[in-house]
Amino acid sequence: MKCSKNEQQSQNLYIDNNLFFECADLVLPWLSPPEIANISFTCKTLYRISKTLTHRRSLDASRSLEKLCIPFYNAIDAHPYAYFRYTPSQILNSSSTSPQRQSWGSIFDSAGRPSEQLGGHLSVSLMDESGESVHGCDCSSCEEVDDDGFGCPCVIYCEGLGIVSECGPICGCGVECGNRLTQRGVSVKLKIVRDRRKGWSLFADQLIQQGQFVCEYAGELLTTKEARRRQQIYDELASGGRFSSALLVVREHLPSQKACLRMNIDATTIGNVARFINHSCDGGNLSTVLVRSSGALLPRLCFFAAKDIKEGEELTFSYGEIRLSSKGLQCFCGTQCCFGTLPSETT
Ligand SMILES: C[S@@+](CC[C@H](N)C(=O)[O-])C[C@H]1O[C@@H](n2cnc3c(N)ncnc32)[C@H](O)[C@@H]1O
Repeated sequence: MKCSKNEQQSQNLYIDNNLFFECADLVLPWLSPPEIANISFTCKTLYRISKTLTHRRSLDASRSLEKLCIPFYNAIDAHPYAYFRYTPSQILNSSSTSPQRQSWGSIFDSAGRPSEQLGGHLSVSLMDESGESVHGCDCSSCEEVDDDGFGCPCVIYCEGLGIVSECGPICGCGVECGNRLTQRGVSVKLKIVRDRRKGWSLFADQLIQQGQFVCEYAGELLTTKEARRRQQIYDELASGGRFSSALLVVREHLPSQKACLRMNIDATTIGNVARFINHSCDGGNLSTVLVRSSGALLPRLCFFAAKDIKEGEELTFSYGEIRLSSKGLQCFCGTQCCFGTLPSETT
């Protein structure tokens, strides 16, 4: 059957339009909010696609990298979401050559490169004294406990701290192993709500029971030199207002109280949902635990519920010791014991 010239033209237009939509759908998710705003002015179609994309970003901060969506709610101003690149687990300092962009479902591997598969752990090859490779557990089921009360050797449980060690990259068990609780990402419902004074804040969107795992503090692992360099920049930006950094220094102490491990985790531009947890002078409702996985190079900082947390309650923890410094930002935690100033880390 022959088409008329008009029919042919409208068919071509239809194909072009479809192609246009498909391309826009592929390209736009890689753009930053200012770039999207610019593009949306060019034509009605791009305006519509940009609006849909903005809405999609506001529905899930994790960009589909967590099992549950983590939506943004803002009744305060015109920002529908906070823009940052999402990583479900810690990654090495991404150098300036690393991509500054991220689309839906694309993640960074443990070395900060974009990857299609989950990055997981920065692992090491362990040797015993005779130079033999050390393997992790080889349990048929890591949750089973034998008659003497012994179970998987990877599990170390500390009174008051909960699980501090899990199966890891050198173990025979798979990712579904029950002793990898903190490695599977966020498994409780959370939401991110804009507060007039504290900025974005993380809230429970369901009842979270005392001891339940909430999330890891994921971000870029920095050398101390790099952490100091960035902190200086962040402090300057914060003094101008309207800037929130999320660089956390974690110190693990020996019983002698001398620091033996220091980790600098920066979630400011690449991080996960934990970057929205605000400070509370009373210690908040989350406790932090350094969780080790067999064969993993470094522990991971994990948040557990320190008490039962109600649906709709803000999740908070203490950022550290309060030092009275002129640099300190004003604290709005609203607790009775509020010191008035946020703890400022001397990186
Ligand atoms: C890790 S971020 C937390 C998320 C942050 N509110 C945001 O909008 O991205 C840390 C920053 O949040 C703000 N913040 C955290 N706790 C606060 C508090 N109790 N009072 C005032 N501001 C707070 C400060 O700007 C701080 O530098």
